[in-house]
Amino acid sequence: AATGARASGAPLVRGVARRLAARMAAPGAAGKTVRVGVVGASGYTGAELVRLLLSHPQAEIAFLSAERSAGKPYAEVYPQFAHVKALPNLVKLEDASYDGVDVVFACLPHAMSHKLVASVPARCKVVDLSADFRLADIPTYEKWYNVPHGAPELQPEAVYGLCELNRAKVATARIVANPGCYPTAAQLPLAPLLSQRLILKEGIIIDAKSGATGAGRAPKEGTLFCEVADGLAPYGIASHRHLPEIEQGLSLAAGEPVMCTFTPHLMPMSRGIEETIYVRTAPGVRAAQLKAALQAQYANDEFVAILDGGAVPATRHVRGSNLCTINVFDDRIDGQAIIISCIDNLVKGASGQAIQNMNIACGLPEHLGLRGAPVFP
Ligand SMILES: NC(=O)C1=CN([C@@H]2O[C@H](COP(=O)(O)OP(=O)(O)OC[C@H]3O[C@@H](n4cnc5c(N)ncnc54)[C@H](OP(=O)(O)O)[C@@H]3O)[C@@H](O)[C@H]2O)C=CC1
Ligand SMILES: CC(=O)N[C@@H](CCC(=O)OP(=O)(O)O)C(=O)O
Repeated sequence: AATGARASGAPLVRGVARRLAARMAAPGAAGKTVRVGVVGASGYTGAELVRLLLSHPQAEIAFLSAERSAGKPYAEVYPQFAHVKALPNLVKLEDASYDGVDVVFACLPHAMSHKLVASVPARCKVVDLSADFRLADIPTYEKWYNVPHGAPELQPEAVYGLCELNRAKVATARIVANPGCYPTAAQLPLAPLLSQRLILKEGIIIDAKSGATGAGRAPKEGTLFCEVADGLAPYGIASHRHLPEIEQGLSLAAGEPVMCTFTPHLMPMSRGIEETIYVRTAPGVRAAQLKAALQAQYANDEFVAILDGGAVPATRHVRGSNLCTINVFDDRIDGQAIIISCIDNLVKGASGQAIQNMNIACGLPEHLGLRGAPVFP
């Protein structure tokens, strides 16, 4: 049959066309391997990227960069990878080669990604895990981060990578601004409810708790054992830098400015974010209707789970996974509802969502490398 088909010429032409199309398609399409570089690989989000990429069937690590840890084998910095023989050693950023690299993950502290992204070859896609490209309005960024924006000319190109709600734009993006952890857990439930006018834009209160990995691996006083263990402390009260990011997303969804109250807390745990969100409902709307709207919104999204019945989202049930679990409850006070939203800050709140964004931007199935179940108990 093959010879007969060849004789007619058609399949041969189709084969050539397929090969040409594959060459022109996004990296990753048609089974091609995506080569990635991780800048800031010695930090917590970098290590989480490496962990997840190891089970990604179409990704290959091209380089891992670091600053203080440059020159070391990766398993010396992170012995949990001692069994993986093929990992490259950590190199200084200036010694990293972009040859053959399709995607760069930027895991640098805030205010350092602008310069990096501007220096990456234009043929590479970038997923930036810092906040440097998340705020579309440059004066807002400069006010909340208290630094000048280092690449204002690139800001209009950046797409906010909240995958489930911005998939179409991520698919064609070169620069993806990976959302913050608290804003991810807040926007996934709130944005659809605001855009459907099921909740009021006034009076939204987000009471959030995070594990200490949210603050990164670089040593600082606030994450010393004695500061975190055996207690719970609010911080950034009415002033946390995630407020403008949350309000940007909620305002876009509502079609009008939304302000909210957001209080993060540091919990004595390594990973996880739990948000208890108080909302005022539109007249006559009960929790069941909010829940039904979220179930419909995320019916085809495997990483957002609206829990059944009265199941309560908890950080221990998302630990190590790319899941966001949500449930909605009626308050005793009429016209109010309580939403609970949980993620792992290092996965859906950072590196998992970053890989999800890479998959979307490279035309790969969105779930690749991300189907690992949470680690519980
Ligand atoms: N941790 C979390 O849960 C989340 C973090 N983020 C954001 O992701 C980014 C990375 O966070 P995280 O991994 O936690 O941070 P870490 O502090 O754990 O890691 C920072 C990384 O940047 C490197 N680095 C620091 N300074 C320089 C420099 N001058 N030149 C080159 N490399 C440098 C560090 O290298 P070395 O240590 O070798 O000096 C390290 O690899 C941050 O912007 C953070 O806000 C986003 C969502 C969640
Ligand atoms: C516990 C803790 O310190 N958390 C960090 C947020 C981490 C995060 O996701 O935010 P970015 O990506 O914007 O850094 C904080 O409050 O600044």
